[in-house]
Amino acid sequence: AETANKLPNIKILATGGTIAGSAASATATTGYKAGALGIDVLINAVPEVKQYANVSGEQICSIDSKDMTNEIWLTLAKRINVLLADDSVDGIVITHGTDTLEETAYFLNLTVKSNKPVVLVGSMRPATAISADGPMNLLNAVRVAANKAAVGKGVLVAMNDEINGARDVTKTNTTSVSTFKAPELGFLGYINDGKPEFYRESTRRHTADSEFTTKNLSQLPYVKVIYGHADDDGIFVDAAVAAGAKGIIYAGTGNGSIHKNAEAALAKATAKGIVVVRSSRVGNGTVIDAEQSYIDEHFLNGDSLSPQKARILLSLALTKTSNLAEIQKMFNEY
Ligand SMILES: NC(=O)C[C@H](N)C(=O)O
Repeated sequence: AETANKLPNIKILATGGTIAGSAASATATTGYKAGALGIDVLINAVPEVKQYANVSGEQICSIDSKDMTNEIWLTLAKRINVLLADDSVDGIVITHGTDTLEETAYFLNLTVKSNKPVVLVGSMRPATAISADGPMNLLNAVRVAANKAAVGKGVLVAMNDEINGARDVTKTNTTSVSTFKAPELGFLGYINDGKPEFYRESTRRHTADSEFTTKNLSQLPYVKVIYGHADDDGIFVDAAVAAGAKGIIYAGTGNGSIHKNAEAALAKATAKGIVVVRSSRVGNGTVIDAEQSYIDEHFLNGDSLSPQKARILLSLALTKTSNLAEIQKMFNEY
């Protein structure tokens, strides 16, 4: 972008979260209001960002990310695609609550049509806390978004001095500042004393190489996640079918293993044309073919995606096709 100072132009899109959270006291780290502070307050708290980029803010919403919706994702993806199609925008930073940050990151990883950096950032302590982690995280996210090395890496998460890829990152601790990790596949790089350094990248398809688009979408197909457990009676499967689900992710107990009661209910669902994907509640490893009955009942394998990310991929897959072989191929590629 042509600007007098030659710094990259970075847009900061704010959605709320603890990074914009305000508590009654400086020692409070819970019981605060997430998303209370506007984007200008956050940017003004870190004037150092101006050494790395020309930044401007835009408020998309002001929510606790536990309340994230498909509708906000569609708004966000469409806005990002408009912004990144403009030569005067070099990268995007999104401030976001941490509870669903990994889901928004993966949704955008599949729907942003650009190689330019898109970096999500949040915090675990509210902005009003002693040792708030938000300001340094925001500065580092701008440093990553402004860095050429972040181009083409897919949507990134920059928190706690580490850079993670959208597909594999997950929140691993309910309260610690060191919560975002990719436990087995690993993070992509460090932010070493303010300098982003990449060591790895994902081999899976994303952003400019993704076939999914939000262009003419006003809503996403209805897909539910059902969590497997001992003594499952399958009633949530029946409830999802009755509610009109087009797809079901079953978070199975091991290698996508399903309680026989839930399996019987899911077999009835696939017979009605509902797409069932076996995922796992284990948190690591891939889901691969196990029982012959799962193959016979036309259940698909969720690869190494967490149930909450499998929901996103299946929703987007269903915007393109209901062919089971094609959907399985998507789970193998994204
Ligand atoms: N640390 C956080 O941001 C948690 C908050 N509940 C949110 O996701 O918005």
